[in-house]
Order: sequence, then C-alpha cells, then structure tokens
Amino acid sequence: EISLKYGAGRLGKRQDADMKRFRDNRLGAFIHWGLYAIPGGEWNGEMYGGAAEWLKAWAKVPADEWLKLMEQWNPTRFNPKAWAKMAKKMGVKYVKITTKHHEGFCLWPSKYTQYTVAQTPYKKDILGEMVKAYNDEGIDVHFYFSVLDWSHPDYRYDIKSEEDEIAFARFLEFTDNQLKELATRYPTVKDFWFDGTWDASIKKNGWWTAHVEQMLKEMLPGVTVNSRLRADDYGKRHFDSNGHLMGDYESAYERRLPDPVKDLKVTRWDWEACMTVPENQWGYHKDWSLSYVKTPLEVLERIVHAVSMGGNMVVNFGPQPDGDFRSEEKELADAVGRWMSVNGECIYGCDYAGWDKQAWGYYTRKGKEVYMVVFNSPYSRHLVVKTPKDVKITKAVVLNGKEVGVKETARNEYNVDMPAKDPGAPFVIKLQIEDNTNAADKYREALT
Ligand SMILES: Cc1ccc([C@@H]2N[C@@H](C)[C@@H](O)[C@H]2O)cc1
Repeated sequence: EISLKYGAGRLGKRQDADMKRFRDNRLGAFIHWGLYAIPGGEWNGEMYGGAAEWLKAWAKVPADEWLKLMEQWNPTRFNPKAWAKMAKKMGVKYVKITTKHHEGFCLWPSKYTQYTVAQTPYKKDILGEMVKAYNDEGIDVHFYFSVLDWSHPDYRYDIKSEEDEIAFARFLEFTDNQLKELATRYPTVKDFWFDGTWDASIKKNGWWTAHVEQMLKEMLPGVTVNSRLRADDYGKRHFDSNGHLMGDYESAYERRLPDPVKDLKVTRWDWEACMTVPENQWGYHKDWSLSYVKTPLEVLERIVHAVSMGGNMVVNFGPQPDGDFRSEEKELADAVGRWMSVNGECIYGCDYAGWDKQAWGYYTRKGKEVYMVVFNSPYSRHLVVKTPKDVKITKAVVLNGKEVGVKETARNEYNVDMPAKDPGAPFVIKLQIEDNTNAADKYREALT
C-alpha cells in the first residue's frame, strides 16, 4: 500500500450507533427543490428533456439571469407538516434535502451569499421548517450539498494559474463557512451527502475534502458523510489509491444498481443508492411524458434490490414551485407506504442474506430470520431455495398471511410452496432457519 495523507480515514464498516441507525433506516426519500422548479424544464418557450435542475446549463442561461428566478420564489402551498406526513406514510426513515444545488440558491438564509430564501418573496427559512417538520415525525434529516456552485464567481472547474489558485481558495473558505453554518443552525442533521465534486479543481484539493469530513465530524459527532465528497492525495475519488472506501458509505449508485450476482463485492461496505422516478428528472419537470416513468412496483423492486445487497435506497421527489407535489409522486408515496406497512420488516434493519439469488426475487436477512421477497411467480408454483451449507429451513410463513409448505428436494435445496391464493402482488415469506454453520467449525476454547 502507498502512504496517503488524505486517504480513507477508517478501514471496514463503521459499527457505531449512528452508522447502525443510518444502515437500519434503509429507505429514504430525496427532495430536490430549488429555483429550477419554477421553469420546470422549459426556457423561452422551449422544453428541454434533460434533467430539470440542469436547465440553466441546457438553455445556456447566464447565472445572473437564472438567479432572477428568486423574484418568483414563493411556494404558497408549501406545508412542511403535510410533507412530513407524506414521508411518514411512505415509510421512509430519512429525507435528504437539497440545501443548495449547483445553481447556488440556498434553502436556508445563509449569511455568506445573497442567493437565499431570505431574499425571495417567501423570506422564511424553508430548510428550518422542513428539518423541524420531519424531525417532529421521527424522520431523520440528511443534507444534500453541492460543492459546485454556478452562482459563485470564485468557483473554478480547474486550477490553471495563480489567479485560479487564489480565487478557488476563497471559494473553499466560502464553502467551509456555509457548511459550518448548516451544522450550527441545524444540529439534528444526521448526514451530509456531497455532490458536484467531480471537477479537477476538487480532485487537486483532496486535502480539503478530508478536512471537510473531519470538520463536520468534530462539529456533529456521529454524522455520516458520503464517499462522493472525497478525493485522496492523488485525486482518486470514492475509493482511495489503495482501494479503500473514503467517507462512511459508497454513493456512486445513482440511477443504477449493482448486479445481484456479479457485483457482490458491494456487500463488503456500506452503500446508498438514489433513484429518480422518470428516467432522469431530479428537480420538478413539467412534462413527464418525455421519458419512461417507473411504476410503484418498479420503484419497490429497486428498494428491495438495494437492501438485498446490503445497501440503502433513496427515492427522489421533485416538489412543484408552489410547494405541493405532483399527483404521480403522491400516488407513489401512498403505494410504497401501503406495501411497507405490511412488509416493512423485510427492509428495516435488514441486510444481505448471503444466499444465491433466485429468479423469483430477493432475499434479505435480519439475524436468524431470512425473508424471501417474491416479485416473480413461477409456473412450477414452487419457489426454489438453495441454502448455504449447514443451513436448514424449518418453517415458512407469508407476512400477514399463512404458513406455506417447505419440501427438501436435495442437499441444501428446497421447494417453498406459493401461497394457495396468489397474492397478485409482491409478497414476503419469512423463513425460520437452523444455521449450524458456526457449530460445525467452532473450535473448542483451549483449556489453559
Ligand atoms: C452528470 C450529472 C451531474 C450531476 C447530477 C446530480 N446528481 C443528482 C443526485 C442530482 O442532484 C443531479 O442534478 C446528475 C448527473
């Protein structure tokens, strides 16, 4: 291994209570809300199919013109309590809020820039209202923060001159100040999820990314930080030059998931995926007909897929400029919530089971309980299960339903019956197992 000053600060998964809480929460929601919600993907009468929160880039709008949208920021229908109730009903345990996206507009009254809610007709501290409402519902709040800031004259994509060096140093200090401001104003925040950290200017300042992680952890003991913040001494991101994960969990699975057979390496570290409901929209877009929109079942399968591989899943919502949600998102939250209210025990606090993936769906595990989450009903009417060596199945019960038959068909192979009446929707079978793995190879303690 090469020696690094700004590489991974720790090897292996964090096992403290705060990280366990992050991990056991498993299901989160993203809120992407900013000035970009106002144009909603349309500029000067032209509709852009790219991500709505990137409209400034697609339509090549100068920063000062884009930030004039602040004059229209007045979400009269914003009701933080209703937002928190919707999240609670969906069954999410945490919400990640865009405090500041690339556009540079801050949802909190930052004193380090003029581009904040305080300078809009709305005036009030929207971030503070959200943090209180979610926390009052027992929902953790995580902060999304974009280091890339299109509103700031000192941002640099690369460092090519002394002038760049001096300007970017000012920018990093500005960013430190905003992060300290967020940590001070909202001390119940549990996580910082950094974005906009891919430019050469950041990769050449790996020291700063390590400093930010350390600064936040000193200010908020237990807080978690995503791998996307981090660059090491040589500009390597997420995993350092020795291949060790930086930050507390990998955050590279954005709109994609690891393969349940080929990518089992991810089960060795903590990770969190995030997903959009249309193909690529994080911020509010007026026209969702421009891409495929995932059904609630397709969203649910991605949630289960992530947990089955030891990861978290964050489902995105892009609130409207008036502060209400579009009907598709309300219906999604409702559908996922109904399923979670019956089957949530196969998600919360669960992890990778270590059993071979089968065509009917996914396994998750919590201690001695293994869950079969069935998405595909087989013509054979049997769910094939292959258990690891020394593991036997002793019982199988449908969550919120009846026991189903289990027949051993070969060594470590079973047919688990489908429920007599096909539930007609994804369902969960809870297995009781006898796991003699440890007994077999447990050496007797030496007598001394
Ligand atoms: C190329 C690209 C850059 C940034 C993004 C941002 N990350 C997501 C979490 C959203 O915030 C999106 O704007 C997406 C794609």
